[in-house]
Amino acid sequence: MILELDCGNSLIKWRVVRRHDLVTVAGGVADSDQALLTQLRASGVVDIHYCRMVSVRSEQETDALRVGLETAFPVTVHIAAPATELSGVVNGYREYQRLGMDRWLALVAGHCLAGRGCLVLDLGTAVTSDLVDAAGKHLGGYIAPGMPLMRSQLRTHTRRIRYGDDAAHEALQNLLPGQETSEAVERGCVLMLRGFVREQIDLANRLLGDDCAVYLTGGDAELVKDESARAVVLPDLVFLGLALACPIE
Ligand SMILES: Nc1ncnc2c1ncn2[C@@H]1O[C@H](COP(=O)(O)OP(=O)(O)O)[C@@H](O)[C@H]1O
Ligand SMILES: CC(C)(COP(=O)(O)O)[C@@H](O)C(=O)NCCC(=O)O
Ligand SMILES: [K+]
Repeated sequence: MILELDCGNSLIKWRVVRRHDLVTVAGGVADSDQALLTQLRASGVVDIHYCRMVSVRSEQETDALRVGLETAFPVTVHIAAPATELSGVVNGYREYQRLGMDRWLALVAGHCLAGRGCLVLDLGTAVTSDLVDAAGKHLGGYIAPGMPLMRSQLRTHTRRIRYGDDAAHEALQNLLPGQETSEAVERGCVLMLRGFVREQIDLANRLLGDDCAVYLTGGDAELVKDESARAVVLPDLVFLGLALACPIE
């Protein structure tokens, strides 16, 4: 079995895949290292032979998680490292090490899947957009606040925007003009995301041609998928890139 981990700024996504056919046998989403270890133990998965991880957290946090995993399971954790080139895709950052590793893995996987130009949008804590041309040249991308950041900024920097998680969830049944604070904020933020996605697709059409692939990933991808009939939601895109970056030796 292979244990794969994607540590974002909000959540740790994990899954266990079979070594011979990469079929997923267990998986989950954890909001802390401790919750992750508890979930892994509860999953009952044994015989983990290989572990690979991507993290956008600080070196200290990433290392603490690596140690936690290596203490709990008899494995070495392989951590995806920045690169100038991977699977025929060339990193477009002036300083390649500064490109977020989750972005890098998702855009490499996107290009491999598409076999042509592609736009990769990752909607998590931040929303990121990356453009790759047909030849595998990463043109660069954009970073904007995602739902969790927009929401918390509005809550922390105003006096009267206050509502709970249940109200937030209820508010997204539709996107009509909000008639209470939770609806107004939640729907407003989703419309911001959708506008961003539309802009990115327009830009990708101009820079990559309108036959380019459009891939959506990240926890909030479903909120924007109706923006384009061409957009494909691929929840596992970062994991696909992780397998390319850290193949089993
Ligand atoms: N099972 C889930 N548990 C918690 N949050 C989820 C889940 N599925 C989707 N989400 C949403 O995903 C977002 C976080 O996305 P994610 O891609 O995990 O972010 P990051 O990579 O920055 O940690 C949150 O806004 C949350 O609303
Ligand atoms: C942009 C990000 C914060 C996105 O993180 P996420 O929303 O997936 O948690 C992350 O990819 C990151 O820290 N990037 C480094 C800066 C950059 O890519 O330029
Ligand atoms: K993201």
